[in-house]
Amino acid sequence: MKHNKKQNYSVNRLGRALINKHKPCLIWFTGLSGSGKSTIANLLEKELHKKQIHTYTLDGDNLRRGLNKDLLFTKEDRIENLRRTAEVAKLFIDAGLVVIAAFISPYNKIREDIKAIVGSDYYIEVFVNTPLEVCEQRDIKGLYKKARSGEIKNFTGISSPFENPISPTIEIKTLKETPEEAVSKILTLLENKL
Ligand SMILES: Nc1ncnc2c1ncn2[C@@H]1O[C@H](COP(=O)(O)OS(=O)(=O)O)[C@@H](OP(=O)(O)O)[C@H]1O
Ligand SMILES: Nc1ncnc2c1ncn2[C@@H]1O[C@H](COP(=O)(O)OP(=O)(O)O)[C@@H](O)[C@H]1O
Repeated sequence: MKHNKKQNYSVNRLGRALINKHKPCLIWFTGLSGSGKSTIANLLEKELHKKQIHTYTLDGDNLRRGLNKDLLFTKEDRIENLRRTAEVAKLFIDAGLVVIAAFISPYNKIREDIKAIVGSDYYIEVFVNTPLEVCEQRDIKGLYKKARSGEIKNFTGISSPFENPISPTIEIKTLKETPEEAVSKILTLLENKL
């Protein structure tokens, strides 16, 4: 493969951060389906918006309707789904945004790769830790039922693995913390970062 030298442009991250009056970063939510990633991500974005912070949320379900619509749920496809998403997040970080991402992202290796793609200084990992039994009980989309009956294959937690993050920046236990408490914890961390 031919690698061209990277083309440099004069306007950079720092210049954009000065205009935006805040730094960019990626807040990456990982957890089982139904664990609470989108609920907390949505509330976090609303709070950041109130503070005039420029945000954009990338959501697994949504990206799989467009950019990643060719991908399924094999290990290989999940890795490609997340690699592409991390590259998009990197571009949005370059553009100066606080990027919020909500993806199951079940493997430690791929989470390490995401961190390497965007740069460890910009990466905040939030593990939404909800026991499988609780996610299955919630079953807000009816997917666990279909996974149990075999109608859906490779379903995370049932027929496909989820590796608990080894050292997340923040862990949210949704059985003990409300979405509001989770967001407050994340905002406290961001105070020194943005
Ligand atoms: N087999 C299987 N396993 C897991 N999830 C499935 C599957 N099939 C469909 N869905 C729906 O897809 C959403 C997860 O997509 P992600 O892109 O976040 O997954 S991954 O990070 O690539 O593992 C997930 O959304 P969330 O419930 O919001 O997590 C499901 O709605
Ligand atoms: N403490 C909590 N934090 C987040 N979600 C919670 C909590 N307690 C209950 N829930 C509920 O759990 C469900 C989580 O769904 P969702 O946010 O779509 O999960 P995911 O995006 O991880 O698939 C929602 O119906 C939400 O109201």
